[in-house]
Amino acid sequence: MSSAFKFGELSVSIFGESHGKAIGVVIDGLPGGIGIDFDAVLDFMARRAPKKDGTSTMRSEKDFPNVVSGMVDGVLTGTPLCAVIQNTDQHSADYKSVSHLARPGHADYTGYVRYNGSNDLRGGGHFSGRITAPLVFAGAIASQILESKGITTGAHILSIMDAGDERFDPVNVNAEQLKQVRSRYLPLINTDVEQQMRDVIADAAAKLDSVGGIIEYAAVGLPAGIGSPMFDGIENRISQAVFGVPAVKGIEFGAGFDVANMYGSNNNDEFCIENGEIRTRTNNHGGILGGITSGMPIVFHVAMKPTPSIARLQKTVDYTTMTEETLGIKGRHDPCIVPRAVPCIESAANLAILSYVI
Ligand SMILES: Cc1cc2nc3c(=O)[nH]c(=O)nc-3n(C[C@H](O)[C@H](O)[C@H](O)COP(=O)(O)O)c2cc1C
Ligand SMILES: C=C(O[C@@H]1CC(C(=O)O)=C[C@@H](OP(=O)(O)O)[C@H]1O)C(=O)O
Repeated sequence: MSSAFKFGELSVSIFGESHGKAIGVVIDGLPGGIGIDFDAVLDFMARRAPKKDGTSTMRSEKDFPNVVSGMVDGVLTGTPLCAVIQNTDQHSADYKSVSHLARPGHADYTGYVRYNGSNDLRGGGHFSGRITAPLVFAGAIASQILESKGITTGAHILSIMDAGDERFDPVNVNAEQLKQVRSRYLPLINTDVEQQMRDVIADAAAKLDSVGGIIEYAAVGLPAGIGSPMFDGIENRISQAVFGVPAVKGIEFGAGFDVANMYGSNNNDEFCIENGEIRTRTNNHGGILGGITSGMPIVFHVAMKPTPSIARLQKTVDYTTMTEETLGIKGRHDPCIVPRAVPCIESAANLAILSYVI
Protein backbone atom coordinates (compact mmCIF):
# COMPACT_ATOMS: atom_id res chain seq x y z
CA MET A 1 0.00 0.00 0.00
CA SER A 2 1.37 3.45 -0.75
CA SER A 3 0.03 6.83 0.33
CA ALA A 4 -2.56 5.09 2.49
CA PHE A 5 -2.87 3.85 6.04
CA LYS A 6 -5.32 1.71 7.95
CA PHE A 7 -5.43 2.12 11.70
CA GLY A 8 -8.11 -0.13 13.15
CA GLU A 9 -11.34 0.66 11.30
CA LEU A 10 -10.07 3.96 9.91
CA SER A 11 -8.40 4.04 6.51
CA VAL A 12 -7.15 7.04 4.60
CA SER A 13 -5.92 6.87 1.00
CA ILE A 14 -4.51 9.88 -0.82
CA PHE A 15 -4.13 10.16 -4.60
CA GLY A 16 -2.93 12.57 -7.26
CA GLU A 17 0.08 14.48 -8.52
CA SER A 18 1.11 18.11 -8.12
CA HIS A 19 0.71 18.85 -11.85
CA GLY A 20 -2.02 16.31 -12.58
CA LYS A 21 -5.67 17.18 -13.02
CA ALA A 22 -6.68 16.77 -9.41
CA ILE A 23 -5.68 15.37 -6.02
CA GLY A 24 -7.90 13.82 -3.40
CA VAL A 25 -8.59 11.47 -0.55
CA VAL A 26 -10.87 8.57 0.36
CA ILE A 27 -11.56 8.13 4.08
CA ASP A 28 -13.32 5.01 5.25
CA GLY A 29 -14.43 4.00 8.73
CA LEU A 30 -15.88 7.34 9.82
CA PRO A 31 -19.00 7.25 11.99
CA GLY A 32 -22.31 8.08 10.30
CA GLY A 33 -24.59 10.83 11.54
CA ILE A 34 -22.00 13.46 12.47
CA GLY A 35 -22.74 16.96 11.21
CA ILE A 36 -19.77 18.72 9.60
CA ASP A 37 -19.27 22.49 9.61
CA PHE A 38 -18.05 22.88 6.03
CA ASP A 39 -16.94 26.50 6.51
CA ALA A 40 -14.72 25.35 9.35
CA VAL A 41 -13.25 22.68 7.02
CA LEU A 42 -12.47 25.42 4.48
CA ASP A 43 -10.89 27.60 7.18
CA PHE A 44 -8.70 24.69 8.29
CA MET A 45 -7.62 24.02 4.70
CA ALA A 46 -6.93 27.71 4.06
CA ARG A 47 -4.22 27.55 6.72
CA ARG A 48 -2.26 25.15 4.47
CA ALA A 49 -3.06 26.64 1.06
CA PRO A 50 -0.31 28.73 -0.60
CA LYS A 51 -0.33 32.42 0.31
CA LYS A 52 1.45 35.29 -1.32
CA ASP A 53 2.90 36.58 1.94
CA GLY A 54 6.62 35.98 1.38
CA THR A 55 6.78 32.78 3.43
CA SER A 56 5.10 30.55 0.87
CA THR A 57 5.12 29.39 -2.76
CA MET A 58 3.65 31.87 -5.25
CA ARG A 59 1.61 29.07 -6.82
CA SER A 60 -2.02 30.06 -6.54
CA GLU A 61 -4.33 27.24 -5.47
CA LYS A 62 -7.72 27.60 -3.82
CA ASP A 63 -7.73 24.08 -2.37
CA PHE A 64 -11.50 23.75 -2.56
CA PRO A 65 -12.61 20.19 -1.71
CA ASN A 66 -15.38 18.83 -3.93
CA VAL A 67 -17.04 16.19 -1.80
CA VAL A 68 -18.14 13.41 -4.14
CA SER A 69 -19.34 10.85 -1.61
CA GLY A 70 -19.86 10.17 2.07
CA MET A 71 -21.64 13.39 3.07
CA VAL A 72 -25.29 14.37 2.49
CA ASP A 73 -26.64 17.75 3.60
CA GLY A 74 -23.53 18.30 5.70
CA VAL A 75 -23.85 15.02 7.60
CA LEU A 76 -21.42 12.10 7.33
CA THR A 77 -23.10 9.01 5.92
CA GLY A 78 -20.54 6.64 7.43
CA THR A 79 -19.68 5.21 4.00
CA PRO A 80 -16.43 6.24 2.23
CA LEU A 81 -15.93 10.00 2.26
CA CYS A 82 -14.17 11.16 -0.90
CA ALA A 83 -13.05 14.69 -1.71
CA VAL A 84 -11.36 15.87 -4.90
CA ILE A 85 -9.35 19.10 -5.20
CA GLN A 86 -8.63 20.46 -8.69
CA ASN A 87 -5.11 21.59 -9.54
CA THR A 88 -5.44 24.93 -11.31
CA ASP A 89 -2.05 26.68 -11.45
CA GLN A 90 0.56 24.24 -12.70
CA HIS A 91 3.68 25.61 -14.45
CA SER A 92 5.06 22.35 -15.77
CA ALA A 93 7.55 24.14 -18.06
CA ASP A 94 9.63 24.96 -14.95
CA TYR A 95 10.47 21.28 -14.71
CA LYS A 96 11.16 20.51 -18.38
CA SER A 97 14.80 21.55 -18.62
CA VAL A 98 15.71 19.84 -15.35
CA SER A 99 13.50 16.79 -15.63
CA HIS A 100 16.25 14.19 -15.26
CA LEU A 101 18.47 16.16 -12.94
CA ALA A 102 18.04 14.90 -9.40
CA ARG A 103 17.09 17.81 -7.14
CA PRO A 104 19.23 17.38 -4.01
CA GLY A 105 16.90 16.73 -1.06
CA HIS A 106 13.86 15.98 -3.24
CA ALA A 107 12.52 12.58 -4.28
CA ASP A 108 13.11 12.81 -8.05
CA TYR A 109 15.92 10.24 -8.09
CA THR A 110 14.46 7.79 -5.56
CA GLY A 111 11.02 8.04 -7.20
CA TYR A 112 12.57 7.43 -10.63
CA VAL A 113 14.30 4.26 -9.43
CA ARG A 114 11.30 3.03 -7.41
CA TYR A 115 8.83 3.46 -10.26
CA ASN A 116 11.08 2.26 -13.11
CA GLY A 117 11.43 5.74 -14.59
CA SER A 118 7.66 6.27 -14.86
CA ASN A 119 7.04 8.63 -11.95
CA ASP A 120 5.52 12.01 -12.78
CA LEU A 121 8.44 14.41 -12.39
CA ARG A 122 6.39 17.57 -12.94
CA GLY A 123 6.25 19.48 -9.67
CA GLY A 124 7.52 16.48 -7.71
CA GLY A 125 4.48 14.46 -8.85
CA HIS A 126 3.02 12.39 -6.04
CA PHE A 127 5.95 13.33 -3.77
CA SER A 128 4.94 17.00 -3.73
CA GLY A 129 3.87 18.85 -0.62
CA ARG A 130 0.76 19.65 -2.68
CA ILE A 131 -0.50 16.18 -1.78
CA THR A 132 -0.98 17.39 1.79
CA ALA A 133 -4.08 19.38 0.69
CA PRO A 134 -6.31 16.26 0.77
CA LEU A 135 -4.60 15.12 3.97
CA VAL A 136 -5.63 18.41 5.55
CA PHE A 137 -9.23 17.93 4.34
CA ALA A 138 -9.21 14.58 6.16
CA GLY A 139 -7.56 16.20 9.18
CA ALA A 140 -10.19 18.94 9.30
CA ILE A 141 -12.94 16.31 9.43
CA ALA A 142 -11.00 14.41 12.11
CA SER A 143 -10.58 17.60 14.12
CA GLN A 144 -14.35 18.19 14.20
CA ILE A 145 -15.13 14.61 15.23
CA LEU A 146 -12.49 14.80 17.97
CA GLU A 147 -13.94 18.12 19.14
CA SER A 148 -17.41 16.50 19.40
CA LYS A 149 -15.82 14.02 21.81
CA GLY A 150 -14.21 16.74 23.93
CA ILE A 151 -10.72 16.35 22.42
CA THR A 152 -9.03 19.55 21.23
CA THR A 153 -5.78 19.66 19.30
CA GLY A 154 -3.50 22.34 17.91
CA ALA A 155 0.04 23.08 16.85
CA HIS A 156 2.34 26.03 16.46
CA ILE A 157 5.73 26.95 15.08
CA LEU A 158 8.20 26.34 17.89
CA SER A 159 11.21 27.60 15.95
CA ILE A 160 12.59 28.63 12.61
CA MET A 161 16.38 28.80 12.92
CA ASP A 162 17.10 31.03 15.94
CA ALA A 163 13.62 32.61 16.02
CA GLY A 164 11.83 30.71 18.76
CA ASP A 165 8.30 30.74 20.18
CA GLU A 166 7.38 29.74 23.74
CA ARG A 167 6.59 26.09 24.40
CA PHE A 168 3.17 24.82 25.38
CA ASP A 169 3.01 24.22 29.12
CA PRO A 170 2.90 20.40 28.85
CA VAL A 171 0.87 20.08 32.07
CA ASN A 172 -1.60 22.95 31.75
CA VAL A 173 -2.03 23.54 28.01
CA ASN A 174 -5.76 23.85 27.43
CA ALA A 175 -8.41 23.81 24.71
CA GLU A 176 -8.78 27.62 24.61
CA GLN A 177 -5.07 28.15 24.04
CA LEU A 178 -4.97 25.50 21.30
CA LYS A 179 -7.94 27.03 19.48
CA GLN A 180 -6.41 30.49 19.74
CA VAL A 181 -2.96 29.51 18.48
CA ARG A 182 -4.27 27.53 15.51
CA SER A 183 -6.39 30.45 14.38
CA ARG A 184 -3.23 32.45 13.63
CA TYR A 185 -1.11 32.44 10.51
CA LEU A 186 1.77 32.28 11.53
CA PRO A 187 0.57 30.08 14.41
CA LEU A 188 2.54 31.31 17.43
CA ILE A 189 1.95 31.55 21.17
CA ASN A 190 4.08 34.67 21.42
CA THR A 191 3.13 36.74 18.40
CA ASP A 192 6.01 39.12 19.16
CA VAL A 193 8.36 36.69 17.38
CA GLU A 194 6.35 36.74 14.14
CA GLN A 195 8.37 39.47 12.47
CA GLN A 196 11.66 37.83 13.47
CA MET A 197 10.47 34.57 11.87
CA ARG A 198 9.37 36.36 8.73
CA ASP A 199 12.78 38.06 8.56
CA VAL A 200 14.63 34.73 8.91
CA ILE A 201 12.58 33.30 6.03
CA ALA A 202 12.99 36.41 3.87
CA ASP A 203 16.72 36.45 4.53
CA ALA A 204 17.09 32.81 3.43
CA ALA A 205 15.02 33.46 0.30
CA ALA A 206 17.14 36.52 -0.54
CA LYS A 207 20.21 34.28 -0.32
CA LEU A 208 18.52 31.85 -2.77
CA ASP A 209 18.24 29.42 0.13
CA SER A 210 15.60 27.92 2.44
CA VAL A 211 15.05 27.17 6.13
CA GLY A 212 13.35 24.47 8.21
CA GLY A 213 12.11 24.46 11.78
CA ILE A 214 10.26 22.72 14.57
CA ILE A 215 6.51 22.32 15.05
CA GLU A 216 4.98 21.60 18.45
CA TYR A 217 1.64 19.76 18.70
CA ALA A 218 -0.62 19.14 21.67
CA ALA A 219 -3.91 17.30 22.23
CA VAL A 220 -6.05 17.68 25.35
CA GLY A 221 -9.19 15.93 26.55
CA LEU A 222 -8.10 12.36 25.92
CA PRO A 223 -8.93 10.07 28.82
CA ALA A 224 -6.36 7.64 30.22
CA GLY A 225 -6.25 4.11 28.83
CA ILE A 226 -6.40 4.60 25.04
CA GLY A 227 -3.79 2.83 22.92
CA SER A 228 -1.79 -0.37 22.86
CA PRO A 229 1.68 -1.59 23.79
CA MET A 230 4.55 -2.28 21.39
CA PHE A 231 3.72 -1.86 17.69
CA ASP A 232 0.28 -0.27 17.64
CA GLY A 233 0.60 2.36 20.35
CA ILE A 234 -0.33 6.02 20.13
CA GLU A 235 3.26 7.01 19.39
CA ASN A 236 3.44 4.42 16.62
CA ARG A 237 0.30 5.55 14.80
CA ILE A 238 1.05 9.25 15.22
CA SER A 239 4.61 8.77 13.95
CA GLN A 240 3.51 6.73 10.95
CA ALA A 241 0.94 9.34 9.97
CA VAL A 242 3.22 12.32 10.66
CA PHE A 243 5.99 10.85 8.50
CA GLY A 244 3.44 10.90 5.67
CA VAL A 245 3.96 14.67 5.57
CA PRO A 246 6.84 15.37 3.16
CA ALA A 247 9.93 17.01 4.72
CA VAL A 248 9.41 15.58 8.22
CA LYS A 249 12.74 14.24 9.48
CA GLY A 250 12.17 13.66 13.18
CA ILE A 251 9.59 13.37 15.93
CA GLU A 252 9.99 13.37 19.70
CA PHE A 253 7.30 12.88 22.33
CA GLY A 254 7.34 14.75 25.64
CA ALA A 255 10.89 15.55 26.69
CA GLY A 256 12.08 13.54 23.67
CA PHE A 257 15.82 13.34 23.10
CA ASP A 258 16.48 15.34 26.27
CA VAL A 259 15.55 12.28 28.35
CA ALA A 260 18.91 10.79 27.41
CA ASN A 261 20.59 13.34 29.67
CA MET A 262 18.20 13.18 32.63
CA TYR A 263 18.27 11.21 35.84
CA GLY A 264 15.26 9.01 36.45
CA SER A 265 14.37 11.26 39.35
CA ASN A 266 14.12 14.21 36.93
CA ASN A 267 12.46 12.43 34.07
CA ASN A 268 9.83 10.52 36.05
CA ASP A 269 6.54 12.37 36.26
CA GLU A 270 5.21 11.96 39.79
CA PHE A 271 1.54 11.06 40.06
CA CYS A 272 -0.91 13.11 42.08
CA ILE A 273 -4.67 13.49 42.57
CA GLU A 274 -6.29 16.75 41.49
CA ASN A 275 -10.04 17.30 41.79
CA GLY A 276 -10.49 13.55 42.16
CA GLU A 277 -8.49 12.76 38.98
CA ILE A 278 -5.13 11.03 38.61
CA ARG A 279 -2.64 13.36 36.92
CA THR A 280 1.13 13.85 36.84
CA ARG A 281 2.90 16.92 38.24
CA THR A 282 5.17 17.17 35.21
CA ASN A 283 4.72 15.79 31.69
CA ASN A 284 8.04 14.55 30.36
CA HIS A 285 6.22 11.47 29.08
CA GLY A 286 4.16 13.58 26.66
CA GLY A 287 0.88 12.01 27.75
CA ILE A 288 1.83 8.48 26.65
CA LEU A 289 3.16 5.59 28.77
CA GLY A 290 3.50 2.11 27.27
CA GLY A 291 1.82 3.31 24.07
CA ILE A 292 -1.30 4.20 26.10
CA THR A 293 -2.66 7.62 27.05
CA SER A 294 -2.13 8.71 30.67
CA GLY A 295 -4.82 11.40 30.54
CA MET A 296 -2.20 14.16 30.47
CA PRO A 297 -1.87 16.29 27.30
CA ILE A 298 -0.23 14.52 24.36
CA VAL A 299 2.72 16.66 23.32
CA PHE A 300 5.24 16.09 20.53
CA HIS A 301 7.72 18.00 18.39
CA VAL A 302 8.43 17.50 14.71
CA ALA A 303 11.60 18.56 12.85
CA MET A 304 10.92 19.86 9.34
CA LYS A 305 13.82 20.11 6.93
CA PRO A 306 14.54 23.19 4.83
CA THR A 307 12.78 23.17 1.45
CA PRO A 308 14.92 21.11 -0.92
CA SER A 309 14.24 23.19 -4.07
CA ILE A 310 16.45 26.24 -3.71
CA ALA A 311 17.44 28.71 -6.40
CA ARG A 312 21.15 28.52 -5.56
CA LEU A 313 23.25 26.54 -8.06
CA GLN A 314 23.91 22.98 -6.86
CA LYS A 315 25.90 20.00 -8.07
CA THR A 316 23.93 16.94 -9.04
CA VAL A 317 23.64 14.18 -11.62
CA ASP A 318 21.53 13.40 -14.65
CA TYR A 319 20.45 9.89 -13.78
CA THR A 320 19.54 9.04 -17.38
CA THR A 321 22.85 10.06 -18.96
CA MET A 322 24.98 9.25 -15.89
CA THR A 323 26.71 12.64 -16.07
CA GLU A 324 27.52 15.13 -13.33
CA GLU A 325 25.71 18.43 -13.86
CA THR A 326 25.04 21.81 -12.30
CA LEU A 327 21.42 22.46 -11.41
CA GLY A 328 19.63 25.81 -11.27
CA ILE A 329 16.09 25.29 -10.00
CA LYS A 330 13.40 27.65 -11.23
CA GLY A 331 9.79 27.62 -10.16
CA ARG A 332 7.68 28.68 -7.24
CA HIS A 333 8.91 27.03 -4.09
CA ASP A 334 8.24 27.63 -0.40
CA PRO A 335 11.28 29.36 1.12
CA CYS A 336 10.13 27.67 4.35
CA ILE A 337 7.73 24.75 4.58
CA VAL A 338 7.05 25.10 8.31
CA PRO A 339 4.10 27.57 8.41
CA ARG A 340 2.06 25.59 5.89
CA ALA A 341 3.13 22.28 7.44
CA VAL A 342 1.53 23.12 10.82
CA PRO A 343 -2.02 22.12 9.74
CA CYS A 344 -0.52 19.09 7.94
CA ILE A 345 1.04 17.84 11.17
CA GLU A 346 -2.20 18.53 13.06
CA SER A 347 -4.12 16.58 10.42
CA ALA A 348 -1.85 13.54 10.46
CA ALA A 349 -1.88 13.35 14.26
CA ASN A 350 -5.63 14.03 14.52
CA LEU A 351 -6.37 11.13 12.18
CA ALA A 352 -4.09 8.84 14.20
CA ILE A 353 -5.81 9.83 17.45
CA LEU A 354 -9.26 9.57 15.84
CA SER A 355 -8.51 5.97 14.87
CA TYR A 356 -8.56 5.05 18.57
CA VAL A 357 -11.77 6.81 19.51
CA ILE A 358 -14.25 5.95 16.71
C1 LIG B 1 3.29 21.97 2.77
C2 LIG B 1 4.56 21.54 2.08
C3 LIG B 1 5.10 22.33 1.09
C4 LIG B 1 6.28 21.96 0.45
N1 LIG B 1 6.78 22.78 -0.52
C5 LIG B 1 7.91 22.44 -1.16
C6 LIG B 1 8.42 23.25 -2.20
O1 LIG B 1 7.88 24.31 -2.51
N2 LIG B 1 9.54 22.84 -2.83
C7 LIG B 1 10.19 21.69 -2.49
O2 LIG B 1 11.20 21.38 -3.07
N3 LIG B 1 9.73 20.91 -1.50
C8 LIG B 1 8.61 21.24 -0.84
N4 LIG B 1 8.13 20.42 0.14
C9 LIG B 1 8.92 19.26 0.58
C10 LIG B 1 9.05 18.15 -0.44
O3 LIG B 1 7.78 17.77 -0.91
C11 LIG B 1 9.78 16.95 0.19
O4 LIG B 1 10.96 17.37 0.80
C12 LIG B 1 10.12 15.91 -0.86
O5 LIG B 1 8.94 15.28 -1.33
C13 LIG B 1 11.04 14.79 -0.34
O6 LIG B 1 10.43 14.12 0.74
P1 LIG B 1 11.16 14.03 2.17
O7 LIG B 1 11.71 15.39 2.45
O8 LIG B 1 10.07 13.64 3.11
O9 LIG B 1 12.23 13.00 2.05
C14 LIG B 1 6.93 20.75 0.80
C15 LIG B 1 6.37 19.94 1.80
C16 LIG B 1 5.21 20.33 2.45
C17 LIG B 1 4.64 19.46 3.53
C1 LIG C 1 1.49 23.66 -4.76
C2 LIG C 1 1.81 23.44 -3.49
O1 LIG C 1 3.10 23.33 -3.04
C3 LIG C 1 4.10 22.91 -3.92
C4 LIG C 1 4.96 21.91 -3.20
C5 LIG C 1 6.17 21.58 -3.97
C6 LIG C 1 6.95 20.38 -3.58
O2 LIG C 1 7.92 20.02 -4.29
O3 LIG C 1 6.66 19.76 -2.54
C7 LIG C 1 6.63 22.39 -5.00
C8 LIG C 1 5.86 23.54 -5.47
O4 LIG C 1 5.02 23.10 -6.50
P1 LIG C 1 5.22 23.43 -8.02
O5 LIG C 1 6.68 23.57 -8.29
O6 LIG C 1 4.63 22.25 -8.69
O7 LIG C 1 4.42 24.65 -8.27
C9 LIG C 1 4.94 24.09 -4.39
O8 LIG C 1 4.17 25.12 -4.92
C10 LIG C 1 0.79 23.29 -2.46
O9 LIG C 1 1.19 22.97 -1.34
O10 LIG C 1 -0.40 23.45 -2.74
